[in-house]
Amino acid sequence: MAKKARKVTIVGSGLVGTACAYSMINQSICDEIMMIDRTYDRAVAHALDLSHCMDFTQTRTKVYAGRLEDCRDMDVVVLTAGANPKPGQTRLDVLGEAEKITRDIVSRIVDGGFDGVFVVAANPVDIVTYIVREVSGFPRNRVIGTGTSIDSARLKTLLSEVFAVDPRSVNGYAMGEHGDSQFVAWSHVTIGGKPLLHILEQHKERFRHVKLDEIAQKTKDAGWEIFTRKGNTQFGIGNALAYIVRSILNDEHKIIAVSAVLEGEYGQTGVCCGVPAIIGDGGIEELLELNLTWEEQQKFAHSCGILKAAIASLQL
Ligand SMILES: NC(=O)C1=CN([C@@H]2O[C@H](COP(=O)(O)OP(=O)(O)OC[C@H]3O[C@@H](n4cnc5c(N)ncnc54)[C@H](O)[C@@H]3O)[C@@H](O)[C@H]2O)C=CC1
Ligand SMILES: CC(=O)C(=O)O
Repeated sequence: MAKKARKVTIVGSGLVGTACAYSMINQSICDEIMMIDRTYDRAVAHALDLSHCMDFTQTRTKVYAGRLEDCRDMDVVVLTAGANPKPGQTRLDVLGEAEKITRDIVSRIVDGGFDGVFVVAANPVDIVTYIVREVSGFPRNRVIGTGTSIDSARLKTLLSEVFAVDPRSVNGYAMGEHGDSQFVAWSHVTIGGKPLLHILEQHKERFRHVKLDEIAQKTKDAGWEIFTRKGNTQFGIGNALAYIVRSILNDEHKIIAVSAVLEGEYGQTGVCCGVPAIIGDGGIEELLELNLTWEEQQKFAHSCGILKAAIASLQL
């Protein structure tokens, strides 16, 4: 019986796009990957290089270069083409350039007949996700930003070191902007199913050195810590993208902190930001509305306010 090939396009064959492709190949996430770049030869070269992985992987993933107009049959388009902030800039500082690039790319992909799910990593990711939704006209479930998925992974890694447990035994989310106004929803962080705040209360002496504000700050600064040393981040986000795409293609219903268009959730509309959501073959199957504390609600509203101000500056 013929099986339908699972096809993914990656727009932007730079560090993030190629890390994502490499991760998907090694995890056998899809059958075909089409690499696209403004510099066509770069996409061709990476496609060739990646296709030589195949003798050493579990399954074959066909990798080739293509163009924006060729995305009609794709299940997922991953957007990594964008501008990187320079030292001293925030992610929001590259919005002008990101807006131009994103508008052009998305309109050409949609005009070419693409009707699948967009997964966005390009920064500032929450605003770029918003732009993709506006330009594509797709329903909100089919436009997903990586949001605070990477920040949540960074949080779990930090907590796993403090509490000497596997990061996958930690559950919890950084929420809001993938940027400086993000916050950790401490009221919903659990370790082995036990609320972190209860653990700290029960074992005051043992964990008196644990400072939640410092961990939240380190979570927020983790990207910059890498950036100042090597000028980019790629592997964590490459895996985050692959994880989201896998949950879509396999209809896994993983709960991931992604950037989603809010339509009344958490009292917010007209903005995209990081919230936990169930990801399946329809894209965002459901947004989870956590019962945040009053202080967390204030932080969420503050983060949305910053993103809304940036959205107001767009040409849309
Ligand atoms: N959301 C997140 O957590 C993260 C987001 N990023 C963002 O991902 C984006 C990509 O980062 P890198 O891969 O490190 O940058 P990069 O500069 O290595 O790659 C970007 C690629 O996009 C291509 N490109 C630019 N404009 C294009 C267009 N109009 N059409 C097709 N291709 C185009 C460039 O030629 C380049 O090959 C940046 O916006 C960066 O800030 C990076 C890391 C984490
Ligand atoms: C670059 C970026 O957004 C990050 O690694 O967090």
